[in-house]
Amino acid sequence: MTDKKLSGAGLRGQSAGETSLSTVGKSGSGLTYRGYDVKDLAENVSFEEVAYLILYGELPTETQLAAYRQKLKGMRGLPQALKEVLERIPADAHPMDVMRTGCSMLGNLETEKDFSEQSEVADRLLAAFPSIICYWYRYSHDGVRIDTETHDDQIGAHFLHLLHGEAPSALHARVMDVSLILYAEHEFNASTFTARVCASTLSDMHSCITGAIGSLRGPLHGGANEAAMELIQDMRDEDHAREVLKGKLERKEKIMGFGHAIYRESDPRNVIIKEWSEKLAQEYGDDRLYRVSVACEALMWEEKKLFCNADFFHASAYHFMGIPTKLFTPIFVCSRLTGWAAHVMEQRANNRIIRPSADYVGVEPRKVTPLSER
Ligand SMILES: CC(=O)SCCNC(=O)CCNC(=O)[C@H](O)C(C)(C)COP(=O)(O)OP(=O)(O)OC[C@H]1O[C@@H](n2cnc3c(N)ncnc32)[C@H](O)[C@@H]1OP(=O)(O)O
Ligand SMILES: O=C([O-])CC(=O)C(=O)O
Repeated sequence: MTDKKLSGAGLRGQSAGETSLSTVGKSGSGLTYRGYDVKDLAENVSFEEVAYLILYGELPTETQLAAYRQKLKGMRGLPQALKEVLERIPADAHPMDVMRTGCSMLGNLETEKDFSEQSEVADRLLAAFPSIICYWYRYSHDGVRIDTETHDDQIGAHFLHLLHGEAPSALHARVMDVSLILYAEHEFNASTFTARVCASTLSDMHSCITGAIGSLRGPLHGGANEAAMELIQDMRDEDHAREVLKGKLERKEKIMGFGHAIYRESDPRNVIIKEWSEKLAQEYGDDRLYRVSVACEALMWEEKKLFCNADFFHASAYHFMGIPTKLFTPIFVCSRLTGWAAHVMEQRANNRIIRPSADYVGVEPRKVTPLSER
């Protein structure tokens, strides 16, 4: 492990509370959800099992999983008032703004009246988020009012079905499932911390999640998968990729999809999504985006010892599945909702309002000069 000073700006290296939900970089590069390695989960279970694990504490039994899937399937419909709001949002709006508004509007229509309703609210959001983004997208871009209820058992397949108007292939359904697993939870990252700060005031679940969506939107966090796609899409080949990146590094520009606030050597999610991106590239029949991504990865390590985070190979993987770039970060929302909601519940269970102090660096105490003399 490279030795790096973690203290200082951005609260880096400081513990801001306890969690039993996940560990990030504990053994240098690992990621666990409630004790399970993310690699083990991505290989052996479905996203609905991971959501259940994160929200309810344990992996479900077969009966519990069947009941949970049935329950979520029954919660995919959207209220008419929400559909009307979504229909009024223009096609050139940022889809993360659509998610934020959709979540907030649902909070008006299905308000969490008591914390005893928190699990129901979380499940409802989990079921409704793909419907919200796809309803808006298909209406604003194709002029179609879609039926948001499909028979797909899995949320990832359901999302692709709503987006493309047909059930996805087994490969695409599997990759979406893995992707949702990889994005589900990540300790005290910026958006989760936003949710916890909001929860610490004893606010409602929709407010916590709406705030978290706003934090995830930025290119230094979830927005990096879209920014990574914009970076690679015009790279003609490996040589061109290296040339583009070298230029950016010389100009001291940030390369989106690289680096991490906690991991120092690698992001354990990268190797998993990278493998799936390679499989998708073969199926797609044009592996340019995969090859330039591999070239970027090598050059960034060579030049800066910076590694791909979870977002980088997600860009090519999503693209190979026909997902428009601007919908990349909303997919992250559909998954991370599980982590956010579980953190809200954990905060509520042992709450004290989050209110740190600041070191004052402003002017010395002084007297007000009357307005006429200023
Ligand atoms: C799912 C996720 O949210 S993963 C993160 C997604 N975000 C991105 O991909 C955006 C690009 N990456 C970054 O901006 C950063 O790496 C962050 C925001 C993720 C982490 O930020 P920090 O914790 O401040 O990074 P860190 O302290 O490791 O940075 C060390 C140095 O590497 C540089 N660096 C870090 N990441 C990058 C990058 N992607 N491109 C170029 N230089 C970088 C920093 O500028 C810093 O240089 P300096 O010391 O000369 O100022
Ligand atoms: O932990 C972080 O800072 C960012 C991240 O990778 C995530 O939220 O998945």
